[in-house]
Amino acid sequence: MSEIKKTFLAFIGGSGLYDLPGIENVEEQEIATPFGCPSDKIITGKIEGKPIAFLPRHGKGHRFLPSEVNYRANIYALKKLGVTHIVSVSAVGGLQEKTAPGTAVIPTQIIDKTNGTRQRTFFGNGVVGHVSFADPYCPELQKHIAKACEQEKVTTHLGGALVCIEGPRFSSRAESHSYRREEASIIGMTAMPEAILAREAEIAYATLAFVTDYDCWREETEAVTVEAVMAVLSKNVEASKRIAKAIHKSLPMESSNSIFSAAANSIMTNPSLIPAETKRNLELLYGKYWK
Ligand SMILES: CSC[C@H]1O[C@H](OP(=O)(O)O)[C@H](O)[C@@H]1O
Ligand SMILES: Nc1ncnc2[nH]cnc12
Repeated sequence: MSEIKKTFLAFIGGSGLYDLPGIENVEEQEIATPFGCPSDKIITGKIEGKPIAFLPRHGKGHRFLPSEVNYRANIYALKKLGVTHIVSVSAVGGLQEKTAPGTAVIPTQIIDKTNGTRQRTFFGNGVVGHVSFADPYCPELQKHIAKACEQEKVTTHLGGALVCIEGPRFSSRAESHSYRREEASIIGMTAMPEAILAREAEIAYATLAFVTDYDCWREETEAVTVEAVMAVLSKNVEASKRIAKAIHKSLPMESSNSIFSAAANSIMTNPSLIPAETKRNLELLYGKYWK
């Protein structure tokens, strides 16, 4: 049986989602991490007595490219605040007819096509660890997201794979068709390494993706542009704000979740051989495993 924790839900806002209205007792927290600075100050507060946090992934004013976001600092900072669950909100392209602009998708799988230059693990520097990632998202949290989408009457698809590209450019037509042959449902630029870092940090994580375009595979539709994305984005963002509140309301005050011990037994290095600085940097995440 996994540990019972007080639920603390955070939202990571994607393109267009730079704040969450309705939070009481708002504080702006500047959190230092061993991995550098998060994308912005983290907003914390309460809604109906339950804690909530919000971090805009690209920073306020959209300053960081998908490849420049400091995913490690973002996840570490949320962990430091005591966050137990993260809902990541993302603008994505639709790769199937049914994942049409304006619909929401709660993906259950990830295909990582990023080029390997993003900092994608908390391990390294003398500590070797491997966590399971067969199911990248928390099914429990996904149920709450699906329920909230239904409540807000947004057409939603639960399931399918999100292909994450490096960007910042959009895909070529050949690439877009190849992702369709791989049976991906949606395409974005930020799912990785955010999802794996959340798992390494033992935080339950799921994505609420909102489709803004059909990328460039669909003959009847113009290839995606920022202009086309922006035209759909504001409506999607309004819906995601309502859904965020409904998810927060639906989560119980306390949670137990196998993801809270996802890194147990994943560290292969003999604790006595882990360099002191690495141990210090990772104490928050893994100190409990090398006591
Ligand atoms: C102009 S859309 C491209 C941009 O939007 C998505 O970001 P996020 O996942 O943070 O909403 C996509 O991944 C790209 O970064
Ligand atoms: N077509 C697309 N490709 C990658 N990321 C996106 N975000 C929104 N639309 C996208």
